[in-house]
Amino acid sequence: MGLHYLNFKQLTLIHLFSLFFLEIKVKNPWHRRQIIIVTVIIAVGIIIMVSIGVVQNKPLHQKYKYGIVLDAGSSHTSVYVYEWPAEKENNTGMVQQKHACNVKGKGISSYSGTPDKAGVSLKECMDEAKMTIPKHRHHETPVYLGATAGMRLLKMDDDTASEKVLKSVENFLQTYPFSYRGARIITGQEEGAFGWITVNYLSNNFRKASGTMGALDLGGASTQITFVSGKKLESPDNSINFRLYGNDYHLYTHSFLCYGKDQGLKLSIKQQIQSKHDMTGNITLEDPCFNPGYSVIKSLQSVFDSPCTKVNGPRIENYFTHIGIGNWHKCHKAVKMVFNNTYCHYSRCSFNNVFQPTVEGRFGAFSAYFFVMNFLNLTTYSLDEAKEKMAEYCTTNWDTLKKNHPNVKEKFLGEYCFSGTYILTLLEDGYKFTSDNWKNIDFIKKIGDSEAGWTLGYMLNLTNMIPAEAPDTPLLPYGGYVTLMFFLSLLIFVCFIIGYIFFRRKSGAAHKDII
Ligand SMILES: O=c1[nH]cnc2c1ncn2[C@@H]1O[C@H](COP(=O)(O)OP(=O)(O)O)[C@@H](O)[C@H]1O
Ligand SMILES: [Ca+2]
Repeated sequence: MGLHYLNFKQLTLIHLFSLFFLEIKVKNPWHRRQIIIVTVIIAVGIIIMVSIGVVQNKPLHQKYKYGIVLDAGSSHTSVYVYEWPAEKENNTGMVQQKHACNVKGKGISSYSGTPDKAGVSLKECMDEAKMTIPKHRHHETPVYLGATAGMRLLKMDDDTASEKVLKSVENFLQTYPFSYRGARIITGQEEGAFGWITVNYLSNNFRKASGTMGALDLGGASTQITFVSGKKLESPDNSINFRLYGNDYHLYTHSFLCYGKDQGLKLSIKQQIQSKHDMTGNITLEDPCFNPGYSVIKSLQSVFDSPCTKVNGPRIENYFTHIGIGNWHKCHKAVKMVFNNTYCHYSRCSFNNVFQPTVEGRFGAFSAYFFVMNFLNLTTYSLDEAKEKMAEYCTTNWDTLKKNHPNVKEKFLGEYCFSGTYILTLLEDGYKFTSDNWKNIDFIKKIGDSEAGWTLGYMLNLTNMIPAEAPDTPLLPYGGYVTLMFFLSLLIFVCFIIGYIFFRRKSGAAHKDII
């Protein structure tokens, strides 16, 4: 039908052109020159018309905007610089990480005794951010600092100290030419929800029919699980609703304070010490989660100094010898003890009487999940294979490990047997992942160039870059528009050529007839 119609239209055009040219030729002896002039004028007209159309609709020269978010974690602070094209800030997937910087030293909560030094510790990374962003954009670049579980714990322990630390970083950040937008402790809910927004924004899931993916974040002091659940949520604390790009999302989220991997280790050591020792006299802890040959003298205070492990009574001044015996099965048993599965007041729980529906769909597991699983080469294995590999890793001699990994920080290296076991136990015995749905977990660090974490989602939310309703988009993308214009003008031009050829033949015949 279409082809038939086009042919008919072409023929009609050709017929009209031929009549027009024929008339010129018959009536005017200067026909050849006139035909050429008319053709050239029409061709030039088309070119000018197309050029104006293209130039008029061309997107203006890309201008970029920037934003800075500081992730003040329990173990360290990272500074992220994000960048996005100015005219497209409400489109999904447009904001990208431009630069990241790890602040030297520990997290800001470690400055509780010397709060004045917390701010200036950020200097190197903030100077880098200043260099990364073009000067004329500085004044309009927002800066946010969000502190997570390390500061939540400090606040519980010493409210004044946490306020002083926040004031110190606030005063310091205000010395920069950016637009300072606050430094605060974010809630566990926010940490979980913004991590979920980040991974789904970066994966472009908000505009796809394929659905969203859940977010698993393992920090040092807390851990978060967030996913869309079709089930009725039995506890309001675990429910968050969003309307993004015209779709409603009902999220389940929970943040477990004290269940990040550093606090988890303290819980496990405390549990093991208390089950075998009365805390007086010399303590030797034979820990199955540390490699054979590992032997380090540690202060009891380093274990009991946190609100997660605090015990009533006199200050603990003793030391203990932490010895590794490298036995994965015993380690697994010991780690399970830190998750309380004995009672649940809801229809279903993860652990510690926290409501959680069955996990659904795919999950992105980032932060320490990735660091640990990547180091142990476990990111592509099944749950059972991962357990076997862990058993092998845990029995490896400490000296052999150090020799094989001379560039890995000893603290991390010594803890990987515990950390790997902790992750498998948290996912299986805590969140109730099974051998079947284990493959739905992707251990990820970045999506594209941007790191997975709560910071991007936090900024997108505070700068209103995720609209509730889908923004209107042009019918055709710019590239498609230019291509269409090009082919249409080519078609018109070809019609003229065909018309001309047709006319020449016809007029030749007419000329003969006249003779
Ligand atoms: O290279 C690594 N290997 C193992 N663990 C790492 C590595 N880099 C960072 N981590 C761990 O990742 C975790 C990051 O936690 P973060 O500082 O974000 O705490 P939070 O989110 O609980 O406040 C810490 O436990 C830190 O030790
Ligand atoms: Ca974190």
